[in-house]
Amino acid sequence: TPPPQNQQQEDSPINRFQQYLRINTAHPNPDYTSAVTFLKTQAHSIGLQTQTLEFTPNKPLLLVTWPGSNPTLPSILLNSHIDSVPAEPSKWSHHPFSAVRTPDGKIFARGAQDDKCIGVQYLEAIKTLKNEFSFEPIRTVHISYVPDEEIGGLDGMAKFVKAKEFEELNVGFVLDEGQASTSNEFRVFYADRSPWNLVIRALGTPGHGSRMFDNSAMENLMKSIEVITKFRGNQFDVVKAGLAANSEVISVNPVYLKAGIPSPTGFVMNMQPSEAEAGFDIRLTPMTDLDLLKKRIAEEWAPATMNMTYQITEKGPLRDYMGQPLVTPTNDSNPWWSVFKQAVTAAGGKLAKPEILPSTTDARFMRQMGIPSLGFSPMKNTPILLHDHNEFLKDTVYLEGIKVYESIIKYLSSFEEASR
Ligand code: MET
Ligand SMILES: [Zn+2]
Ligand SMILES: [Zn+2]
Repeated sequence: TPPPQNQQQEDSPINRFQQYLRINTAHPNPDYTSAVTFLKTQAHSIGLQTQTLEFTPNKPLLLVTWPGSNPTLPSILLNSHIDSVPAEPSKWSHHPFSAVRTPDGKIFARGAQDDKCIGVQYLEAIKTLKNEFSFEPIRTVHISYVPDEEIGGLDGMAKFVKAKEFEELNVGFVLDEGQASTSNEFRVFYADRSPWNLVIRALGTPGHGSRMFDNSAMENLMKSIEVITKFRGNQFDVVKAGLAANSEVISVNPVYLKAGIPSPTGFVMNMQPSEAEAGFDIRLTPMTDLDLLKKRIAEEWAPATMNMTYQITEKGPLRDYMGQPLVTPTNDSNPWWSVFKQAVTAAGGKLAKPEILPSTTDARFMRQMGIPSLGFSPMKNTPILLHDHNEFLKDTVYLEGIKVYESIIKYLSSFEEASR
């Protein structure tokens, strides 16, 4: 549990952000109930409608709606996920669920960048537009707060996009999370890389720890890891040579190793095991040749000739319903793109060249449905700390982000021409 709070408790945008951050929605036991209660209360205080959907028991999805004057036009959907990855408090300078603001304005918390900031910024922006500027949207604006994004979204956004409740929203354009920018320009993402979880297993000859023989499970696994490491190095070399961005190559990173015969004090040291296993996080670009990579895994990374087996788990869609890569155009063919760009410019912001996101978001499920979706989290001059220790966001950056969303929501919701 986080230490007691003795920071100021006034009702302000920063304080509301801190309150949301203090709700522990980290896996493996995210407190979705408290988060939904908090967000619902905020939405109601602004005068917005809410609906809680539960496609999976105890995994609520909150839908907030600001009705537009022309409900026949496709709506705008602003998405964020409620859950976070875990945090190890002992490795943080401040408790990850205390949301402490340091004298230089940094708010430390798991989720500060990924992605609780945007969740409350959406609400703050609407609050100002609605209650201070009496702005009335033409298109309906929805906010979705979804569970389980960090574990693949199968019980969250994946179910939502297939539900009649989603169809009824008639969504024309989606904004989802992006990543922080270390420069003075905001980053925007037109595609994600998609994850494959790869597990490779080696079987081999067991034997005495002192013996030298061929074809042990460990030897086979290590040879395979060498091949994978070489592939990883080649991909990384392309990046290091400046020929591609990180997100434009395939990443493959080992995330666990499992082998050995357990003993009460650790592992048996004088036995060579007959099984060994390794897990990899692979991220594919939208253009990756899937068959080619599968062939490489079968023939080079886990060859049956070396007593290896493998399992690929695809975490979500890789192609849309037309069989096309999940990419949202950022050119004149997509009218939403120009409106979005104008809105950021009008707020005094500069946009960097659109990128592929190195990681993965729920936007892929909406792109799969053919809905144009951009990834955007208005954080500039900010180190990229998602999933890292000491994740923080500066108060000034957070507040400026609200202003940017005010402009974006105003522009998108008053844009009448485009259908989809
Ligand atoms: C496994 S789906 C994606 C989860 C998370 N957003 C990531 O990029 O790692
Ligand atoms: Zn995220
Ligand atoms: Zn994340």
